[in-house]
Amino acid sequence: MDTLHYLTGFGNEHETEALPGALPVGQFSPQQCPYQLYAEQLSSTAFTAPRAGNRRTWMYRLRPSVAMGEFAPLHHEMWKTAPQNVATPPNPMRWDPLPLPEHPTDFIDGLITVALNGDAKAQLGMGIHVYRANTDMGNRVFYNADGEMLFIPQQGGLKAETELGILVVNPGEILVIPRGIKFRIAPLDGPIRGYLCENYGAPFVLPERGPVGANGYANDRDFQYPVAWFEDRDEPFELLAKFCGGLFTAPVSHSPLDVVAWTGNSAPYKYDLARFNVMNTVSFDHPDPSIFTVLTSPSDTEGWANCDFVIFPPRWMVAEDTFRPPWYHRNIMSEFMGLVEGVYDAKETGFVPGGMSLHNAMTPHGPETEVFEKASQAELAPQRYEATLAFMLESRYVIEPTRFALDTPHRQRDYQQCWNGLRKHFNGQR
Ligand SMILES: O=C(O)Cc1cc(O)ccc1O
Ligand SMILES: [Fe+2]
Repeated sequence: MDTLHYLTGFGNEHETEALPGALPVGQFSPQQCPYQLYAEQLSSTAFTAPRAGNRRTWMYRLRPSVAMGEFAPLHHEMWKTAPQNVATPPNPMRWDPLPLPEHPTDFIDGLITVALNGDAKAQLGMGIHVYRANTDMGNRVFYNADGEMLFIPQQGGLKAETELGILVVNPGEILVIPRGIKFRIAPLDGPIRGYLCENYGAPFVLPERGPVGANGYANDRDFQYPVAWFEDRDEPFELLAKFCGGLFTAPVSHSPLDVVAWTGNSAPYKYDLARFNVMNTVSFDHPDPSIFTVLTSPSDTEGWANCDFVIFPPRWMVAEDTFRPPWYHRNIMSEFMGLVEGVYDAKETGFVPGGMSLHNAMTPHGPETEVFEKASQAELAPQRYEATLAFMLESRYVIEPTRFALDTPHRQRDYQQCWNGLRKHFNGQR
C-alpha cells in the first residue's frame, strides 16, 4: 500500500517544503536562506542544455553535501560497469529468475549485474542488474554518479527514502532515481527482487507522440514525485557512491538525507504501469514494439535510443487476418527482456516471472514453435491479454552479458530448442 502524498507531472518545476517558508521566494540563493539552511544546486544536465531538456534542482539542507569524510574504495564482487571485456556470443539467451538471498542482504549487497553496454565514463549505454534484498540499508545511504537508476520491481514492495522525499513502489510500478540523488532502499514487507537499469546516458524522457496527438501512451500527469522530507540525525552514517565503475564509502557525521525543501525538475519519480494508455492496431498487422515505449533515453542520433523502456501490458488484441504474436525478426537494436508477471505472448513456456532474455543486434528470434503453430491457426476473435507484464530494455548498443550471467546455472543452456520443430510448411502450393 502506498498512502504517501506525491506531486504530479513529468519533469514539472516542482516545489515542496517540509517546514513552512523553507523555500526562498523569488530567488534560489539568498545571502541567508530561511531557517539558516544551505542552498545547493544539483545539475542533471549541462548548465547550457537547451531549456526544454534542462534539468536541475535546488535543495535547501541542514548541511551542504560536501560536509562529509573522504571516500575509500568498497569492494563489490557482483556490480559491474561497462565497458567490460567478456566475449558475447550472438546466440539468443535466456535465464531463470535469480534466487532471493538466503542471508541478511541489503539492496547494495544483493545487486548482481547481468549485462552491460556502452561505456559509463562516456555516458553511453547502461548496466542491467537484478536487485534482491531482505533487509534495509541501516545507516548506509547511496548515490550513483555513473547513471540514473530505473527500478522495475518484480517481487515485493520497496520504500525509497531519498534526499528529495520518500516513495513507495510496488510490482507493476517503476521508480526512477536521477544520477547523483542520495537514497536508501528498504523492503516494505518480505524479500524483494526486481530489475534495475543503470542508465549511463541521457535522462529518461517521455517519447514523442507524433500523430497520436496530445494524449496517450504514458501521460505526463501520472508521474509522481515525492514531497520534501528530511532527517535531522547527528550520528554516524556511511555514504556510498558509485563512480567510474567503482564503489566507494565515506563517513558522514549526520544523515545525508537532510533536505528540508527543494524546487526543480530533476527528482525521483514513480509511475504505475497500469496507467499506460496502450495504443495498438484496430485493423491488421502487428506494429513495431515502439508503440509500447514508456520512457526513452535518447542517444545523440534521433530515433536511435540509448535505451527505450518498453512494456507489454494487459490489453485487447483485435487484429484481423494477422499473425498476432511478435513476428520473427532480426533487429540492429539489442533487446533485453524481463517479466514482472504472467505469460508473454511470444513465449508461453520457459520465460517466467523474474526471468530474463537477451536477443542482441541481428540475432534472430520470435515466437517459440508451439506459439507459431497455435497463432497461425487461431480463430481471430477479440482476445484479452490478462494479468501480464513483460518489459524490454532496447538499445542501439550491443548488450553484453557479464561473466556471471554467461556462466550461471540459471542460464537456460537449451533456450534455442524452443525453436526446434519449426518445420517447413512450404510444399510448392499457394
Ligand atoms: O522480441 C520480442 O519479443 C520483443 C518484441 C515484441 C514485439 O511485439 C515486436 C518486436 C519485438 O522485438
Ligand atoms: Fe524482438
